[in-house]
Amino acid sequence: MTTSLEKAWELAKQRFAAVGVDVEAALQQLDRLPVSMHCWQGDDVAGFENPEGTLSGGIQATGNYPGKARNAHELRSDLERALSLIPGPKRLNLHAIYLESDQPVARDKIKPEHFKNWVEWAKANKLGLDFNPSCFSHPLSADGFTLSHANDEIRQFWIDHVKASRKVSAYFGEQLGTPSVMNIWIPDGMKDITVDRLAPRQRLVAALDEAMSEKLNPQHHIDAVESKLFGIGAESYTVGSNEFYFGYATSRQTALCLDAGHFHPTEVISDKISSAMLYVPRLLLHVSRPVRWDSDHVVLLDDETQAIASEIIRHDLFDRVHIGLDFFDASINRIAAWVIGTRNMKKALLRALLEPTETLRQMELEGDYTARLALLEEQKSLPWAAVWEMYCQRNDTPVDAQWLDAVRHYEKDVLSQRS
Ligand SMILES: C[C@H](O)[C@H](O)[C@@H](O)C(=O)CO
Ligand SMILES: [Mn+2]
Repeated sequence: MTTSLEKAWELAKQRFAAVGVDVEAALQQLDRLPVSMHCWQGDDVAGFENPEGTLSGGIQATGNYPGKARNAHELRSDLERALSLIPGPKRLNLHAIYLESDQPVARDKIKPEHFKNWVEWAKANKLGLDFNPSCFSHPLSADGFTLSHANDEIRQFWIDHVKASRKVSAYFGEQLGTPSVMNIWIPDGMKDITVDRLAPRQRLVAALDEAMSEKLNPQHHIDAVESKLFGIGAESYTVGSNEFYFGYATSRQTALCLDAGHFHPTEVISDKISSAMLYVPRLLLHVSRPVRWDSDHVVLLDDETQAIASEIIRHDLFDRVHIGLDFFDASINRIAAWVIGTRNMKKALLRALLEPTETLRQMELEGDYTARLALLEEQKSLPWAAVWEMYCQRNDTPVDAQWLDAVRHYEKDVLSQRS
C-alpha cells in the first residue's frame, strides 16, 4: 500500500519536474555535503581536561539544563543519539580539550594517542573528524592573549599547542581517509582603547607562520583560521579580526573560517562566500545564530541559513566549502539542540538544491527582475518538505518532530540519572 509520505513524494516529484528540477538528483547531491557537528554543544564547551574549570576567552554558554555530558563516554553516547536522528552524512568537530588521558596532559604535549578512542568511535560510526586547538580556558590565556602574547614563553607555548594539534588532526585524516579541517581560533584582544594595535598582529602573523611551518599531507589535514569582531571582555580590539585573517588566509592559502556570529550585526557571511572564494582555496563555515550579539543560538531554518546554503549550491562549492556548526545552548536539551540545528542546516541545503537556479540566473541575465522575484517567492512554497521526509525515511531517521520522542526517552532513561 502506498503511504501518504510516498504519495506526497510522487506529487512533489511532479511539481519540481515542472520547474525543471530533478528531486532524485537533488538528494544525491545532498549526500555529498557532510555537516560537521561540534562536540562542544554536548557539554557547554567544558571538555575533559579540566571539566570543573571555567569557560574563558570571551565566549559563554548560558543556561543550566540538566544532564550535560561529564566525560567522553557520555558525550559519545549523547552524540550517537543525536546522530541517529539526523539524515545523511555527518562529521564530528573536536576540540583539543576533549582529549582522554589518565594523567594530566599539557596542551603543548597533546598527542594522537589521547584521541584514539575518538578515532575508533568515528570509524565505528562512519564519521570524519575535524579538529581545533583550544586556546582558551587555560591559565596561560587568562590575561586575554595566546598566539599574539608579548611574552615569548607564553606565545611559544601556544605555538607548540597548535603544532601538536596539527599532528592530531593529520592523524584523524590518515586514520579515517578524509581530511580533518583544523580551525585556529584565538580569543586575543583588549577590553578598552588599545594603543598598539599593530604589534600583537605582527606577533600573530609570525606565530601562525611558525605554528604551520611543517608541511602536512593535504589529504589528511587542512589548516583554517577564524576571524572575530569582538569577545566578552575584548570589546575594543580583536587581534584576529576579519581583515587580519582575510589577508592571512589569502597570502598563505589556508582555508578561511567564517563564523555567522563574528561580524557587525547587519553583516552576513552568506554575502562573503563569493568574495572569499576568489582568493582562498577553501572556506570553513561556522553556521551559528547571533541574536543581538555573538550569542551562538541554535541554527534555525531562517533566511541567513538558507542564503548560506544557496551560495554553496548556486556556485557549486561542494568541494571547497566545509560546513561546520558553532552554537552552544545550555538552556535546552543539548541533544535536541544538535538535532534541531543540524537538521535545519540540511533542510536549507536541500531547499537550495531544489531551486531552479539556471532559470533564475537566466532571468537575472536578461534583466527580468520581476520574474526573478516572482519565481524565487513561488518556489518557497513548492513541496520541499515531502522531499525532505523521503530523505529522512530512506536514511532511517524520523521524518518529522517525532525525533523528539527519542530524545525525551533518552532524557528520562539516561540524562536524568546524571547529577
Ligand atoms: C569553541 C569554538 O572554537 C569557538 O566557538 C570559536 O569557533 C568561536 O566562534 C569563538 O567565538
Ligand atoms: Mn566559531
